Amino acid sequence: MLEDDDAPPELVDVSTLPVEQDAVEEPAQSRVPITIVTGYLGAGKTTLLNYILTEKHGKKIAVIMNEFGDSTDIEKPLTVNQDGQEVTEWMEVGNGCICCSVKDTGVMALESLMGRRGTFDYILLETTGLADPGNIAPIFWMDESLGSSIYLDGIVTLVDAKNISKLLDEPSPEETVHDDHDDHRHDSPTLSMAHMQISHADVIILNKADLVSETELEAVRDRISAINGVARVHVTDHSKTPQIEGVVLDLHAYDAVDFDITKGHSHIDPAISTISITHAPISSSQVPAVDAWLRSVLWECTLPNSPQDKPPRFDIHRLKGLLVVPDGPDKIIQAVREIFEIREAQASSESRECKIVLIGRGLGEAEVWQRSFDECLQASLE
Ligand SMILES: Nc1nc2c(ncn2[C@@H]2O[C@H](COP(=O)(O)OP(=O)(O)OP(=O)(O)O)[C@@H](O)[C@H]2O)c(=O)[nH]1
Ligand SMILES: [Zn+2]
Repeated sequence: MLEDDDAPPELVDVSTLPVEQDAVEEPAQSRVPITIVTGYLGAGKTTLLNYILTEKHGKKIAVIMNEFGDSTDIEKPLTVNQDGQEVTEWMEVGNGCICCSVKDTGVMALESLMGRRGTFDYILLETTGLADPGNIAPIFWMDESLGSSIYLDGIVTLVDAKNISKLLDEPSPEETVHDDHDDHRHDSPTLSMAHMQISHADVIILNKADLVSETELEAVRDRISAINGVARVHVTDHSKTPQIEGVVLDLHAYDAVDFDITKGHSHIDPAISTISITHAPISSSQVPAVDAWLRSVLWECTLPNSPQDKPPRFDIHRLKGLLVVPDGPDKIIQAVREIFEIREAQASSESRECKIVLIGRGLGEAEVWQRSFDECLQASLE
């Protein structure tokens, strides 16, 4: 078939379609979205949550606060907001950081929350200022029962415009480029938590703009885009985003394919950067080659066909991709650390090329990545 954007969609005679069986699985639409709100201590997370809860948006939002406490078994407030009326209940999330607790008690807490479905249609989770969102995000893909009732809508990171530069400049205690791949990597702090929270963000709220000059604000903005070139950045005072839907809620960051990379500034932050690679549309028979390339890069931290003399030592925090596949459904790639998935795109993309964006540490030059990717796809044809 010729590739033609203007070709009319093929008409299907609905009378000949098989009648759909009663789905055993719950339909995707009935899953409840969760937005994770992260950001360093005092960046304005609670201020944002309060702002959202008092604004009109027609949603009933369950809020889970995971304030960092040092006493054992503190109870956590759960607030459901409906028509400006708040009902606060108490919910136990367990002690310690959310990344650990979500895996055990936190999963149970979310499950018990889901037992009261219908009382809310959105979940907002505020992590502690010290939590690494890279540990939280994949839970919603990995935990089957949770994943069938909740989907991750996006990660929103609050940044304190006044303090962020200092936080990013803090020397990392350890200088190895990539450490072991266990699920407690945050225990060996190779990077500042501020880097982690920015690199995993789908949206960055650059808050406390009132405390800095225009020039300082621009410098911070550049720095942030250098670390994460794909996240949308909104500048705010007291976390007051221009709107809520599409900015904080309903981001669809893990099922959408639109991403623009902020150009330039690629070497401002020495620790983490964003690079992107592109490729002409591929055939569906080449998708396994992409899968193999991703496994090598994300699981083995090995770039296929990289220069023998100086293979890059890297660590990828976040990766998104779109594969344009003319002879099959387009594919979306989503990865957080080593967890990744290649999924069918909901709709065929307007894009005419495949694109992969990587955010991580020690990535080096984009050309090396581009070459590696090209060579793997080329080899898959031979
Ligand atoms: N000047 C100024 N102060 C702000 C702004 N946003 C929040 N604050 C203040 O900063 C303090 C911390 O805000 P929170 O919303 O509690 O921050 P947080 O991220 O929830 O903090 P933790 O939960 O302790 O990590 C509060 O006193 C807020 O009133 C802002 O844009 N400008
Ligand atoms: Zn932990």
